[in-house]
Amino acid sequence: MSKLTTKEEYADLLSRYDAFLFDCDGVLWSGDDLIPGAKEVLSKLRSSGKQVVFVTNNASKSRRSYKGKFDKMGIEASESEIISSSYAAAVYLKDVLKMPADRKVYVLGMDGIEEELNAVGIQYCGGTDPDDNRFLPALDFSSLQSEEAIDPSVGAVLCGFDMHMSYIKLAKAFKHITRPGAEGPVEAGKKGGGCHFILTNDDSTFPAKGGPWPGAGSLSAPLIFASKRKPTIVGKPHQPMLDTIESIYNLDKPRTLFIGDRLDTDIAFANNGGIDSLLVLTGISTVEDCDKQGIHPKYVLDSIGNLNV
Ligand SMILES: O=C(O)[C@H](O)[C@H](O)COP(=O)(O)O
Ligand SMILES: [Mg+2]
Repeated sequence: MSKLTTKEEYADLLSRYDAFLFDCDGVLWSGDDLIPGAKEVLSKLRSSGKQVVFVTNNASKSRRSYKGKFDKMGIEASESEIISSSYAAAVYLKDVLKMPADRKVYVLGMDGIEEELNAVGIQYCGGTDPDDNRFLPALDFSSLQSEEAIDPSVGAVLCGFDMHMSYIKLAKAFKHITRPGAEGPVEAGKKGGGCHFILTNDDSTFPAKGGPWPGAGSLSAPLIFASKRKPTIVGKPHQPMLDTIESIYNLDKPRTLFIGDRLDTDIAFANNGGIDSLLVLTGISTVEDCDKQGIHPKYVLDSIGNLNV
């Protein structure tokens, strides 16, 4: 692990790689505050003919709405260069799990997940539905007894970052993934039985202004604790996210660099995937965390803004 500190080291790094995979939160921005120099480095990479891909565990937005954020930040990005965990989860349900067209996904999350499920033609319920985001009278479970409330056509629960977590959503998701036969196959033309349990990502905290804040992993924890089920996790550092990227981009791994702010997602993802990694110190992890967590990047840098050489 080497800390990069000189202009020569920065220039050498940029010449070593042809593809730069960027994490977003904590690397390009913190919430809606751009990291100083990030925009300039990205345009410099592009003008030098480098490939740029954005890989974010943030499931709060779809790729389309992420493109809107990039545009607002003045950063060039095409929708196809943005691989969000909401997109990767929708692709996983569609192409890997082959979700039957007549089965629904129950969503613990926001419109980013809903938009990506829509984009691949998968039906969903829950999520931002006002009926699932209301207060329940204390210990009154009467509205959760019907098939309208706990829809047996649900064949998967998908949990991601959700700033409107509610007991109703937790209770409905819990019922879906613990019903009789829930760990069995999800079949077309049937109701009940198998129900997949998937997380977009399991980041414990979220790097934004005034942060850290509870992240997606802290929002799915109550469901895992209550159900005792082990979910499939799509986002970094887990394999489905790498599979999604590799299905789109033919990466020359020795010439690819992953840049992230979090050891247990970004750097672990790169290390698992056989890709060199660069930890920036503008987000969640610190240099001291590397030994504490036993996760070591190839390089450490204060900020991607340093690469403005
Ligand atoms: O809690 C979350 O969802 C994550 O902290 C957030 O999405 C991280 O996004 P990333 O750093 O992967 O862009
Ligand atoms: Mg990050």
